[in-house]
Amino acid sequence: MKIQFYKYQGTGNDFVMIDNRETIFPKNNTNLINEICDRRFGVGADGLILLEDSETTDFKMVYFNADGNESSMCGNGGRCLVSFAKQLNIIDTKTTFDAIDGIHHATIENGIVSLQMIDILNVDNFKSHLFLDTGSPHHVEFVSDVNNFDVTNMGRKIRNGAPYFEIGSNVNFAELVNSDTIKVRTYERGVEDETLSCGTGVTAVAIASHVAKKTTNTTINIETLGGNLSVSFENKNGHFENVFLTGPATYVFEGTLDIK
Ligand SMILES: N[C@@H](CCC[C@H](N)C(=O)O)C(=O)O
Repeated sequence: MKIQFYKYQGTGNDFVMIDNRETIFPKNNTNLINEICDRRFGVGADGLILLEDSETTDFKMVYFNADGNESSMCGNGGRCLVSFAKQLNIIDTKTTFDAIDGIHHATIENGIVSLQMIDILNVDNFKSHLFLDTGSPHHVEFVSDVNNFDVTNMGRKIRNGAPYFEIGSNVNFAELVNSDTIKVRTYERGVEDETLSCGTGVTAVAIASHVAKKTTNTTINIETLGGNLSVSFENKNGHFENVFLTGPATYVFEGTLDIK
């Protein structure tokens, strides 16, 4: 069977996109998704995303990590899917779509996608780190020299250790550049490596920086290895609402998968 795929990236977090409105893709085949995402034997990507029909919104997002398992929300993937939906003429400049963590609103203009993330009602603020769920679970640690930090090994250790173990967490290391800019590097669960950017991760860092009183700003520029993002939110007595993740989401190439 031949299936058309489209490759997208959002600040270097890259995804294989498939239009699955006719439910052609064998989504329970974990090995197949893992092979498609493999950087040597496949197309190569941090994740695979299916665009499916929704009864109540413009479309539905189904997200798989590169390991082939369906996972929780992907912020950069959601932004790329909005760009893909525009390419397919499903939407124009505004959309509402379904994802695993609920309904998302988004806008797209000149390749820049602004995606509303879930409200965040709880942030755990520990001595050495913070933990919060922005659609996916995120451990956040502030460090002094993030450029030279061993993200892969430290991230892997934290992701697999207490209290996360098998379920795991994504792990973000952040450095405050000034009151409105933060550099972030993320170890991603399900990719089991550092990625160039993580949308739910930078959202978690922006809110964590506010809770940890690193900044009072509610619009924060984020520098990742793959480019710049912006996160804005309203703080309503410790409840974070109107959380928006904004940045580029770009078509890279397309091709045909030959599925045996
Ligand atoms: N790259 C993502 C996060 C994807 C989900 C994550 N790997 C997990 O399993 O929690 C993003 O941009 O948010």
